[in-house]
Amino acid sequence: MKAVVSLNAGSSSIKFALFTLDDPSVPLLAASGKIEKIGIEPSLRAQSAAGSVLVERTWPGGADLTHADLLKDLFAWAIDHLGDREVVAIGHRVVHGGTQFAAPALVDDALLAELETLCPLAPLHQPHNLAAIRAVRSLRPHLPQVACFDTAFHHGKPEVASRMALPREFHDRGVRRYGFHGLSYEYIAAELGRIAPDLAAGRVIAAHLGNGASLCAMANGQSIDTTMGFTALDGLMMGTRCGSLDPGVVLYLQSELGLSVSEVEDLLYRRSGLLGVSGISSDMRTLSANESQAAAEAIELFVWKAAREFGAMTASLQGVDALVFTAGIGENHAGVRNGICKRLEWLGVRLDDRANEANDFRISAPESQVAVLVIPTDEERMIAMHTIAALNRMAG
Ligand SMILES: Nc1ncnc2c1ncn2[C@@H]1O[C@H](COP(=O)(O)OP(=O)(O)O)[C@@H](O)[C@H]1O
Ligand SMILES: CC(=O)OP(=O)(O)O
Ligand SMILES: [Mg+2]
Repeated sequence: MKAVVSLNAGSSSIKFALFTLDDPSVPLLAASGKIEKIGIEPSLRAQSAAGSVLVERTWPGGADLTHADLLKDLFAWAIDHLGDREVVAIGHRVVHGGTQFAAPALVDDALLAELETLCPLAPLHQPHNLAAIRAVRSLRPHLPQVACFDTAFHHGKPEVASRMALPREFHDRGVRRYGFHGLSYEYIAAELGRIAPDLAAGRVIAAHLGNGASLCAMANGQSIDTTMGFTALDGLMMGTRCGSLDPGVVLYLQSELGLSVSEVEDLLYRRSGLLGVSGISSDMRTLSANESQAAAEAIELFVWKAAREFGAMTASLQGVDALVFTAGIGENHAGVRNGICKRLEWLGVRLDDRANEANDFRISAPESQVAVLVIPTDEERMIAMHTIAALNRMAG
């Protein structure tokens, strides 16, 4: 039976899914899983579509294992468990597509070389995305691979939301606001269109709150504005990333405190955010279970900055009809959703506490002037759909 595999190498996780193609217009999930807590203590869990556990393992003391190391172990396991399924293509989430890629693209040498040049713009992601592509190429050189870009969904946003207040020449050289988490937002826009078409046709702010976090202002399912910019550092506070920051801080760190460029990169991408402010962990679950003042302050700042950016996205949309929470924190953390929504009561947002605690689909109270929803994202399905479409285009 023909199948496609989706690989989604995030900053702290590798998510994967196998879809069978009896009916290629509706890929059927056969199995999925993830390696999470990469860089802390990696663990793997995969399950069949029916929910039975296929594998569960940890790498004790494996904080130093890279995405590439873990992929090697994952492939070794997967090859033994494919059964009669023939993988006809692999789709990858590739975080940065730059100015050039507004749609998924078939991987070849030229594409890989082009994407390599974007690694400095997404150091937590792009090298891992490309490592996954290369790892597959070395195992199966002729297997079609499709790169699906996080930036693509935002390509059509208005010019004013893409421009930075720098001299024009920099914009022309690609220094512009791209936006990320596009596969997630594309999925959310499609799901919302299916479940609540009236809301999808209106003004929606989707909040992808995972290890990386951003908001997307959507009008009629199209990206109008988003909190991430040139890189996935901008906007919200994240697991280890600072989010929006006075650029003067970067100058001061270098000129007065003597940090090198790579030390600044390490500080802003890997040592800031929830981890930096708490001094404890980048993981929201761990922080929520910790009773220290520092953990509480880190969560308070996460909520404060998120609510502030919701205000900005509301202005970009000139009002808002619905908020959608998604990704690890957005789908599961009632306390964070409550904290953000409390700070948005001036917009007429009111939560139904019981529905919020239960992670229900609609968590707003009946009197709320803004619908508040929780929709689990599925970047892997979006990758599979794009991959199948690319195969169909190839077949002509
Ligand atoms: N059940 C849960 N309750 C609270 N937070 C959770 C839960 N599950 C995951 N998270 C948080 O979600 C974040 C990871 O989100 P995820 O979308 O998986 O990240 P990424 O794909 O960017 O690696 C972590 O901070 C984790 O603690
Ligand atoms: C773009 C980005 O931040 O992705 P992730 O949330 O997977 O880290
Ligand atoms: Mg993610």
